This record gives sequence, C-alpha cells and structure tokens, in this order.
Amino acid sequence: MIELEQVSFRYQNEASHVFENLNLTIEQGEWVAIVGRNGSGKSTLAKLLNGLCLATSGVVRVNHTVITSESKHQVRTQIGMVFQNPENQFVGTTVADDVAFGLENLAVPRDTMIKRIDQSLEQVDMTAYKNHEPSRLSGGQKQRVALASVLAMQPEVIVLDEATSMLDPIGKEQVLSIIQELHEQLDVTVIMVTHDLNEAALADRVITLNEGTVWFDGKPREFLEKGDQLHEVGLEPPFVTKVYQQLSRQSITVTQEPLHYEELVDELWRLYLKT
Ligand SMILES: Nc1ncnc2c1ncn2[C@@H]1O[C@H](COP(=O)(O)OP(=O)(O)OP(=O)(O)O)[C@@H](O)[C@H]1O
Repeated sequence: MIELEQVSFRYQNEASHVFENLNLTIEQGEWVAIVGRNGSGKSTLAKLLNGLCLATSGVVRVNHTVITSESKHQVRTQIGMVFQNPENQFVGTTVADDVAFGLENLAVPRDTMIKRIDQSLEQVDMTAYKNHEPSRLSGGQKQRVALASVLAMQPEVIVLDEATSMLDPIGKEQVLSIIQELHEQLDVTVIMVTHDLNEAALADRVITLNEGTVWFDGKPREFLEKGDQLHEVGLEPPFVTKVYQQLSRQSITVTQEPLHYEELVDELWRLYLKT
C-alpha cells in the first residue's frame, strides 16, 4: 500500500536532512504505530505520505502512485489525515458542512454526499451534533468530527498524527475504539503517530524512529521487550513493562511480557492464586 524507497528529505533552507535513504513498506490493512522522541521525524514521515512534504530524493508510492506535486491531490483522496488539533481542520459552519467540504471538492453527487455525511457521523457517534457549530464542541467531539470528515472520503489509509494527545482518557478511548473498528471491519490501513506507548501497543506493528532512521520495526510485544533500551531513543517504558521488569528483577516468573493492563492484571491474578 505504501512504499518509501531510498527517501531523503530536507526542509527548505535547512542544512541537515531529516531522513536519508529511508526504506519502508506498509501493507494494505496494517495498523502501524510510529513512535520516537521529539524531533525524530514522525510528523515529517506522516507529511511525506500525503504530499504535504515531497521527498528531496527517492520515491514515495501510495497504492503504486508516486507522490509528486502533480499527483499529490489525487493521492490525498486515498489517504486521510487527522492532526493533533482539530480546530485547524474545520472549515464549515456546521458539523455537516464540515464533513461535506472534502466531498464537495471531489464533486461527489449530492445524494451520495448526504448518505456519506450521515454514515460517517454515525460511525463516530456524532449524528446528534450534525447541525451544531464545530467550534462549540468539546475536544473529543471535535476530533470525532475531524475523523468523520476523513471517513466520508472513504480513504484506504488513515494517518493520525498525535490525534488523541489532546483528549482526556474517555475521548482517547472513543477515538481509539473507532479506529480499531475501522481497521477490523473495513480493513483500513492505519498509520498512527503517537507518544503514548500504551496506544502503540494496540497496533499490529511498531516503527521507532531515531535520528531519521528506523531503530525498531516489529511487533509491539518485541518492542516492549526492549525495556530499558527504550531510554536510548528517548522513550519511557510504559507502566505494564515497568511492573514486568520489577517482577523479573525479583525472580518472579511471568509467562509472557504483558502488552496491556488487562494482560498485566490477568498475570498478577494468576501469581496471586498460586501463592
Ligand atoms: N517546517 C519545518 N522547517 C524546518 N525544519 C523543520 C520543520 N518541521 C520540522 N522540522 C525539523 O525536522 C525534524 C523532524 O521534525 P518532526 O516534526 O518530523 O519530528 P517529530 O518526531 O514529529 O517531533 P515531535 O514529537 O516533537 O512532534 C526536527 O529536527 C524539526 O526541527
């Protein structure tokens, strides 16, 4: 679905490259979390995927189309982006207008447009707010509307750049469960830039960037097994990993390193019943 081949990128008037000869392939239907310290290039990578940044050299392909200044508009119909701050994405005076905007640009026929607006608002559970002003919604509701605007375009790939970082735990949970549903039911490819390693553990694959290179690329469990090595790339092991490390230090055997709180609780419960 996405291929980066020998991609180098340098911002205009900057001396150093963010990426040099980066190679990466993301398959259709994968859920990939991109993690890494501040400045490691996560957002730049997200922008390279939808043509907001164009490779200085090398090739970025989305569904076999090479992203260039000519093709980027067409590519954006296949890749939906959701950013950290939904305020920057609102253009309409009502929620429905806002969701309609991208469809109007694509000249989608009116009856199809109405159907898609209703369907995407329902997917994010925001139907009741259809005629509300976006600026009066809560942060979590705004992010769900931003997600609906992307869903209405029926993209094959959704890129979320720190999309849940400004949300409270409930708002975060709601957005993540919508993503999980889309991924499972519609086989949408999800690329999620995040600082939250608990969130990254939900993905099928974790890519860790460090100084413009891929430091780790693999399953979330293998990633968390890195434990204290995560400090080398500016990351803090999540709570479940720290508990696992403490248990190991005290020679308490746990069957496998827990990925989520639920697994940790199951494991602790098992240990408790054994005593
Ligand atoms: N518009 C820009 N012009 C020049 N340099 C930039 C620009 N945007 C980012 N950079 C630089 O590119 C590098 C990568 O930045 P990027 O925003 O991709 O990192 P990031 O991993 O997303 O960071 P964060 O976690 O802080 O959001 C950094 O050194 C940053 O200073």
